[in-house]
Amino acid sequence: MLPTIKRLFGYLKNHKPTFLLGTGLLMSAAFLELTTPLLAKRSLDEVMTPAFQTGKLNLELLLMLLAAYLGINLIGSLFRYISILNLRKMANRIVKEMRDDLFNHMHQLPISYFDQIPAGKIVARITNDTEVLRSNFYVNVLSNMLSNLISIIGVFIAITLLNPYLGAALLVLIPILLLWQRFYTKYANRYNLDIREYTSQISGQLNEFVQGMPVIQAFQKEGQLLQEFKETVGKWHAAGKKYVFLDSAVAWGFANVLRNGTILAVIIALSSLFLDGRMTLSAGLLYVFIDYINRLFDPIDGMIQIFANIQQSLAAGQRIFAFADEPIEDQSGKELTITQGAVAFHEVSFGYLPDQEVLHQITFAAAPGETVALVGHTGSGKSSILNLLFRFYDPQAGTITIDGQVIKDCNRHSLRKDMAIVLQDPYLFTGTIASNITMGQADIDDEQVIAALEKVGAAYLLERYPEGIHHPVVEKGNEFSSGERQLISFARALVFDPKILILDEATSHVDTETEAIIQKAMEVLQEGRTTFMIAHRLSTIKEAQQILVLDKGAIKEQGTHETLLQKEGIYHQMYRMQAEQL
Ligand SMILES: Nc1ncnc2c1ncn2[C@@H]1O[C@H](COP(=O)(O)OP(=O)(O)OP(=O)(O)O)[C@@H](O)[C@H]1O
Repeated sequence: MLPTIKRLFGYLKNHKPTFLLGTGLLMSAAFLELTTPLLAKRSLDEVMTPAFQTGKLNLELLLMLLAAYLGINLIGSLFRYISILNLRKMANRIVKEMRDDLFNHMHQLPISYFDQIPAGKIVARITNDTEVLRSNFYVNVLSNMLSNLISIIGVFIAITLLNPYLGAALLVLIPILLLWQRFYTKYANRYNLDIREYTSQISGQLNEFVQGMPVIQAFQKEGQLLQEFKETVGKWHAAGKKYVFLDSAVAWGFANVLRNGTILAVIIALSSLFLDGRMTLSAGLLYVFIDYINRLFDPIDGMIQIFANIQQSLAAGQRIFAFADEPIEDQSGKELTITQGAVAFHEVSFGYLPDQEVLHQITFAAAPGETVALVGHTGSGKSSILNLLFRFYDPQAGTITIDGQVIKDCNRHSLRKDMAIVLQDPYLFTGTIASNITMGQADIDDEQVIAALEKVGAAYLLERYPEGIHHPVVEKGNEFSSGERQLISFARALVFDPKILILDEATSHVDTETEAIIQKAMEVLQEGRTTFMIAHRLSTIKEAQQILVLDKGAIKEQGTHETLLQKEGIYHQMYRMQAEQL
């Protein structure tokens, strides 16, 4: 808990002047406003009461007191305005910094992290949890806590100065308030945690539904998923209802009962002391006590809410910092320089989980410029081999070398710098066709982009749009067919001119005409680079210099298309089956 608070305060470091100005002004406003009941008391006792008794109104004093009253309230309001404005601006800036930090951290995390955490939960941390901190901690807690404390302590001091017995009697409120606060915080915290958890689940489910909408609709699962979604929203609603009930009952209902009860008790106590002749009581004094007690309860209410806000902020802060503390991908190691693109796997064994090996003793070598095709049934380990080559994961045994350098000893940035990947269903980012090809790299100009598109046979795409390569891409590039997305990814790979290229099932989803274009584009792409290709259509890898046939994580056959056919083994069988299907 303490480290979280420390880290939350740590974000104030860059905003010290704003924070000090904001809180200083708020405290000054709270202090100034405490003097106004005394002005009201003077006007009642020194102007109104004598006026009733003598019929003479001391207009000068009344106007002076009124002016002071108005002036103090105006200055107080101005202080509050400037302070809140500054603190809110500061809160926005802090949350922006926090989101930048989290985003920056997120893209340095190892791929394995994203295997375990649903995307929606990560989104919830960067958006919802930081928003909780903004509104609850950096606005409510920081701005109100100090001014409320000043108000509470100030009122206690003022009442004690006016009447020490009353001041002492009011101390009874402290244990009641502490109990009240504990009760409220305990339940509010529980409901709040539920609310946050269900919010995170809702965002996770929504994310999945949006991503999987075509499958959901194709399988007509809308009803079932709607039911699941309704259940989660129902739980969120139930927790919210409990919280609202508790909040109104405890924070408002109980506060008012306690406030009115205290005022009544004070009036009774003062009246009996007055009637017994043990104290003098003026209208002004009675007013000032009632006013102060009223003023005591507003910040007390505020403090109780603040404790709940602190709990929520701590919960959000813990989640955010747990994410921020996730170890990032290690970038240490020597610089790897790929000059030729010779790749070798030597007795590599690997499992995503240490006790579940998915690759067993993989050994092969790819000469520079060679095309190596990986084939095998689904789950046989093709993608896993490429995941190791990219160092998304490290093998538990064996070594992988590129141009004779063991990649485990080299830093990942330098390794990936000269490698490119084209996925089966390429992901296009919101932006333009050009930005998807350059990936924001400023030194790649429009001419290079157009030349790359022409080389991969995708120049026809540009004729379709008046803006050419600056045609906007929205929503993962859904406007483009999967073949077109692949061509754009090919152009992306081409402008980066990698030494090693990975093509993941590049031709499994497209029509024959597009397949021909893609086949041609792949030939262009493969020129002069070592290429690893996963292809389900065996017809597309006939030209590969080497084919690795994988089965249950092991290389069962290895050779060229012709030698493997002659062998009449697994490859031959797969090839025959595919030929029969055509
Ligand atoms: N992130 C992961 N975490 C745990 N296990 C995984 C992960 N990715 C893959 N696996 C497992 O590793 C094995 C090999 O999977 P891999 O994706 O390499 O196969 P593949 O040959 O590429 O299959 P496909 O042709 O279907 O893409 C499978 O049993 C799979 O369930």
